[in-house]
Amino acid sequence: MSILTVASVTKTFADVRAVDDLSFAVEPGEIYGFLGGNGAGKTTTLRMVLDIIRPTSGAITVLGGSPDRDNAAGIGFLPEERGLYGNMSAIDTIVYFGRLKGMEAGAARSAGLELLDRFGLADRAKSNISDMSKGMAQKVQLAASLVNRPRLLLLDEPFSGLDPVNQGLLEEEILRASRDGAAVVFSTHVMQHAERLCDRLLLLRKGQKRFEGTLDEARDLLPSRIDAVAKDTIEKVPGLAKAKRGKALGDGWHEYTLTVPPEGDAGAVLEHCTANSVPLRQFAEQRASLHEVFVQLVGDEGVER
Ligand SMILES: Nc1ncnc2c1ncn2[C@@H]1O[C@H](COP(=O)(O)OP(=O)(O)OP(=O)(O)O)[C@@H](O)[C@H]1O
Repeated sequence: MSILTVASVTKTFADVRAVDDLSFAVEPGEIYGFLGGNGAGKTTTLRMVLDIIRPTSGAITVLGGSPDRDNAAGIGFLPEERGLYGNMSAIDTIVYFGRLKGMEAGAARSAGLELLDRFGLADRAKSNISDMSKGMAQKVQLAASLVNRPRLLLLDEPFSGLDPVNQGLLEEEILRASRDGAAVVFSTHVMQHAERLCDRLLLLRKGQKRFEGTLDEARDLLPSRIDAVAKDTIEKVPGLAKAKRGKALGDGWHEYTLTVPPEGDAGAVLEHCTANSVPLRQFAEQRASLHEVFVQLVGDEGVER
């Protein structure tokens, strides 16, 4: 059974269609990337899953039921707008969130201390949030979203504001939650995290789904490039959309940039060259990056590599 199902959901605010007939489902253990430029509808979708706002039409199923307080115990959420009570300590904050999710105080406290330890904040458990750096406070908030070992973990732009070391730590936590069987949905503008982590991706533009699938499927949407060193016989090899000759290297050898169309296969091009003794000194396939796919499908507004 899917942990989260969004079926033909639309949300309009006055004349803005923030989410437009969106459907997708997320399975246990899956890491699902929510990608889209500014205003694409990512936060609005997450808020509907959390029952903070209601869809204008369509249906959402969370942990087998409709989104409401009853399934709060199974959900962890890291909002985009981070906010904690400054005069509460780190551990009290985490216990507070655990209690909101229906945990016993003692269980929340020991889970919270374990998380703080894992996040390198064991000695700051009693520090007030207001005395912590922004990154530290963000880790406390992450701990608060994980304290109840959620079956559905929703993270809205979780990497923003974290330094590279803590971004690595967050990646580990996402992988750990998925290994434990949780479905993890996170939104991001940063393609590298999505490339490294996601089992599947959803690309949104103006509230509409532009693509859903694996990273490989996303890359297959664009032509791939082959950097080769070959003689001019390469130009006649079948399966190439283009063969652009570059620098001459002597004795008839040239650098080439070869383009294989999206439906093509660089492996088949190489096999043809080998079977037909087409002279080749170098053959390196460069597949389209997720960044290139993203720019092609949704434009380059608000996207980072
Ligand atoms: N409460 C609201 N009232 C009116 N319009 C809203 C409201 N919430 C969101 N919108 C509009 O809905 C659209 C989608 O916004 P949303 O915050 O979901 O995008 P997003 O993909 O999360 O963007 P970002 O990456 O910038 O956070 C935007 O045009 C936004 O202005």
